[in-house]
Amino acid sequence: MADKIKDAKIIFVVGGPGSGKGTQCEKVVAKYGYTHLSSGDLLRAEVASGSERGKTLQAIMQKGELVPLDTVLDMIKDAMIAKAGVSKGFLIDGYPREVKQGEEFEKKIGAPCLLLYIDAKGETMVKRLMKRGETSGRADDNEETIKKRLDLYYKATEPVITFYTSRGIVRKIDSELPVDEVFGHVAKAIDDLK
Ligand SMILES: Nc1nc2c(ncn2[C@@H]2O[C@H](COP(=O)(O)OP(=O)(O)OP(=O)(O)O)[C@@H](O)[C@H]2O)c(=O)[nH]1
Ligand SMILES: O=c1ccn([C@@H]2O[C@H](COP(=O)(O)OP(=O)(O)O)[C@@H](O)[C@H]2O)c(=O)[nH]1
Ligand SMILES: [Mg+2]
Repeated sequence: MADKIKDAKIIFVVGGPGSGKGTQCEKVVAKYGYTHLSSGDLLRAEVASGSERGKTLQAIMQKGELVPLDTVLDMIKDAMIAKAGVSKGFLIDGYPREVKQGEEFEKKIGAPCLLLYIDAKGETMVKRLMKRGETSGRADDNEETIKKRLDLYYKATEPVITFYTSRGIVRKIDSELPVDEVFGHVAKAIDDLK
């Protein structure tokens, strides 16, 4: 499996809850045809399936806590295998959430060539998520859980950015700008890979 995806680019997309990761990934898919894998979406699909495992996951996500590392990694790995050989690039959205997750991913799958750090202010993220919560139907888009997700982001996920910065693959993207301007910077970072 590691063989088959060897030539595909792996891009981690990291940023706080509501920073705009999913929004930017959709635009990358449209322009570059990369495969978009959102760890949160994969988990929500498992919840929606109604499986026993999904019930356990739902309880964790509703509290804004982190699902065990192996569960998420297995899901990402399966989704990547399904596309191995046909995808020239993978956007791994919302992952890694903590340094250990990144290390395990590299052991089992491969190394990222780029980390897109989608950066918005805390108050901006809260505002966007409260707005999204009006229509998203996401059980975690409520004030209490948003606060927990944000706290956990600063505590567990920001160190991920420091870790990969020392490797020289981080591109920080200001996502306070309008969506299309943000995408201009995202596209530049991807074009610079070639
Ligand atoms: N003004 C503005 N709004 C944005 C931008 N990017 C995303 N949004 C809005 O912010 C909300 C959250 O965006 P998402 O792309 O879902 O954010 P995310 O980072 O994937 O969030 P999680 O799935 O919660 O991690 C959405 O309702 C978007 O419409 C942006 O660049 N500017
Ligand atoms: O690698 C992951 C990705 C997501 N989650 C869980 O899924 C939720 C939603 O994640 P998503 O990336 O969709 O949204 P965010 O929290 O970034 O707004 C998180 O709060 C976590 O409970 C997790 O545990 N591990
Ligand atoms: Mg998202």
